[in-house]
Amino acid sequence: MSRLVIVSNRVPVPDKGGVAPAGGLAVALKVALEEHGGIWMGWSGTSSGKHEPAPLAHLQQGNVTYALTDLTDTDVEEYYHGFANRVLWPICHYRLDLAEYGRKEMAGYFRVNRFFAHRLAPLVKPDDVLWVHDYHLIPLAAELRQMGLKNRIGFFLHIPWPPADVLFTMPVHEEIMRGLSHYDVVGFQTDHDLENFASCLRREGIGDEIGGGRFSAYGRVFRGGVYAIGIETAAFAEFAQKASTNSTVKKARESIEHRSLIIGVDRLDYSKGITQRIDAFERFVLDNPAYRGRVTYLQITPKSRSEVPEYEAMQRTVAEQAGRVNGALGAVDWVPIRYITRSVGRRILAGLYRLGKVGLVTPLRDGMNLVAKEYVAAQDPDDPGVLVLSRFAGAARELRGALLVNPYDIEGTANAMARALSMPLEERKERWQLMMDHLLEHDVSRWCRNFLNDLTA
Ligand SMILES: O=P(O)(O)OC[C@H]1O[C@H](O[C@H]2O[C@H](CO)[C@@H](O)[C@H](O)[C@H]2O)[C@H](O)[C@@H](O)[C@@H]1O
Ligand SMILES: O=c1ccn([C@@H]2O[C@H](COP(=O)(O)OP(=O)(O)O)[C@@H](O)[C@H]2O)c(=O)[nH]1
Repeated sequence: MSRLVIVSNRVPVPDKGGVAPAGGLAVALKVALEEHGGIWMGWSGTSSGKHEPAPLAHLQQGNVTYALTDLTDTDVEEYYHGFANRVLWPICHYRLDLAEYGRKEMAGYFRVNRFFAHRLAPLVKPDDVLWVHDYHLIPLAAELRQMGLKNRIGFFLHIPWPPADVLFTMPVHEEIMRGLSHYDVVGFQTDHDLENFASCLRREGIGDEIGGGRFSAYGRVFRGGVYAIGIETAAFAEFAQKASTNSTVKKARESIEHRSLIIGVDRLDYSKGITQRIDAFERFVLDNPAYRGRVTYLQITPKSRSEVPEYEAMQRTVAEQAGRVNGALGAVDWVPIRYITRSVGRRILAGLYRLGKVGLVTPLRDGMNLVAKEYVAAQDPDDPGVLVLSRFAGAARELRGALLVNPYDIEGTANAMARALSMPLEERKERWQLMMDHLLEHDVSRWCRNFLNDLTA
């Protein structure tokens, strides 16, 4: 294959020691990049204030070049906090009520995409293959095409694609769909997302499937496919096994004592269903008094997108709720919920997942949810925990051994917690094996290969 050029809003920039931060996506794409040689371009995460951003910063790691650009304060506000995270994110997560439309933000989104295109184009050679990631950069291919680029360009959406009636509430939905038609391959996490996308094209009379996984729309033909993202399953399982000697994991194990651990790990995001989950945990304890003092619920929730008002408000809501439940249920020798808003390193996380008798992953809507897959990969094969998983996470389409729940149904989720904690070993092993076999086969390298094969076919 020719040289690979990856573009994403966030770039896992290698640290000073030259090691890219761990993370399934980063690892898989880095391997693909190293195999073919290439460029990873994106936002540096830094603002240049009011000034025009300095030229791209280049960071060379073997045959991979990281090309990073700053954005101005206005760009960050309008493109990232504004249109990407206050319009596209809520709409794609079915939250019409939270979408905040503003002409300024919409214009900023398209302007920053044009800016990315202008910075990227001079780096691209005619036979390079481009792979663009996620909702921040949908119009990028259209901008590059306008500049005359004829390269193969693929797009992968990490978040859900909503049904037509939801998408069409967005004033610029037409431009967004037109933007996607400029790619050669458009990839989604699940068959539901692809179906929704196809029905959006049909409903507007814009286009349709023409067979062989191809779509015709706006006078262009492109492939639309399902590529469920995986994790580095084998490596993650090994981290988890080795983590038992890690001092933080040891301390956690000792502090839990004789109690069963329920674990939840999510960015602080309204899509993750954290408030409903705490309600369900409270319901579970009230309905199952035998578990009072015998269970600890650890919720690790790093703050995220704090400049966006809905996220800032949520920080307060969840902290208050966890405090209220602890106050109401706790005892002098028992704190039911341990709530942490700092980010935890992946190796420690692997060890903590393994301590969890129950992994609670109950988003209201989620593109995939890698935490669900990591929880399974981290389990002890001889004594695996049980995954309680929202049916509205992309991962639910694959992880058939999980206890599937509707996160809006508080009692149902509470019942699933009770069932998970009392599940016999044989059933736990059976369910776990089913999921682990799937995850080992469908890991992140396979995801990467499948997408790139279709893009270069
Ligand atoms: O970059 P941030 O604004 O800090 O947000 C973090 C990432 O969140 C989203 O992750 C999604 O991708 C995961 C991997 O495919 C998937 O499992 C999950 O369901 C999605 O929510 C977002 O899509 C990324 O672009 C962000 O970088
Ligand atoms: O304290 C934390 C919390 C989360 N994660 C990682 O963040 C990712 C979250 O991905 P997911 O797909 O579950 O959700 P997203 O945040 O991308 O919407 C997973 O790989 C987690 O291991 C982490 O490294 N430290």
